[in-house]
Amino acid sequence: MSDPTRPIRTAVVIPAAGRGVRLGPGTPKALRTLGGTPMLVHAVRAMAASRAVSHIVVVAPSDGATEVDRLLHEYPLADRTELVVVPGGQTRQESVRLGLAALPEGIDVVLVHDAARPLVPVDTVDAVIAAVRAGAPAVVPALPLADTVKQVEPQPQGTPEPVVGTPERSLLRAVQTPQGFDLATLRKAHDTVVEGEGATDDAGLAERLGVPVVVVPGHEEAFKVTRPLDLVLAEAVLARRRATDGYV
Ligand SMILES: Nc1ccn([C@@H]2O[C@H](COP(=O)(O)OP(=O)(O)OP(=O)(O)O)[C@@H](O)[C@H]2O)c(=O)n1
Ligand SMILES: C[C@](O)(CO)[C@H](O)COP(=O)(O)O
Repeated sequence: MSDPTRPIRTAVVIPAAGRGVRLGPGTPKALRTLGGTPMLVHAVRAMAASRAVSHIVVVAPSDGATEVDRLLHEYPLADRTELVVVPGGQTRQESVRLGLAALPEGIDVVLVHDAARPLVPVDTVDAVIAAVRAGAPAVVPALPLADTVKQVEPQPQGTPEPVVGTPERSLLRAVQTPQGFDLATLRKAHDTVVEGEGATDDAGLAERLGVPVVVVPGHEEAFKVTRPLDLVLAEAVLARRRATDGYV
């Protein structure tokens, strides 16, 4: 029988094993610097800033886990947070699954957070954790869209794509990370849904099992560094924080 007096334990898996092809050639994306500090270090600090987080598993490029481990130990965290680094996989889904396998016993709530979203504010992290702790099995932070969205019929490159519809924008949300889950729910989703079924986020795997997913407000600064212009924005946000908030 579970002990209702045992504190809820929350861990984070940070997939950081991607190459960053859309950012262009160079160092793997998570290790590129923002304001002189690797993007991954910003992401780890963003998670460790939540007092609820006791464990962090970083999923590193499979050929670079030892170097990533060494690098992260150059940037110590508060004593309350344990950090481990494991090698990742060929896809984000595989990397997250490998991260989940490395969690210690006794974790109740897990967040999955892209290393590529290094500037998510701690209030967003805490809002996701609070919603899971309040009983939601799957929680995503998200924002309304600023652009109108068209559904198209894909064509070979160079051929204009016919529009087949315009979804009602007020019903759409752009989803961010960290996404939060009851650990048993996320493990089951990763064990059940096979790779290649089109889920581009962890909540998408849970949805395929019929698990209800709820949205909490995301944050503009939780954007994903995907293309070169995102790096320009990230540098600007970081510079503003350093000038006004004493952010390191
Ligand atoms: N095999 C992979 C692929 C992606 N990721 C991680 O998943 C997050 C979100 O992925 P994305 O931003 O798409 O990163 P990349 O896959 O690196 O980008 P690209 O598609 O441009 O190569 C990133 O933190 C990335 O490191 C991962 O851990 N393992
Ligand atoms: C998980 C995610 O960041 C939510 O928006 C996104 O789906 C990752 O997608 P990508 O194709 O790996 O960039």
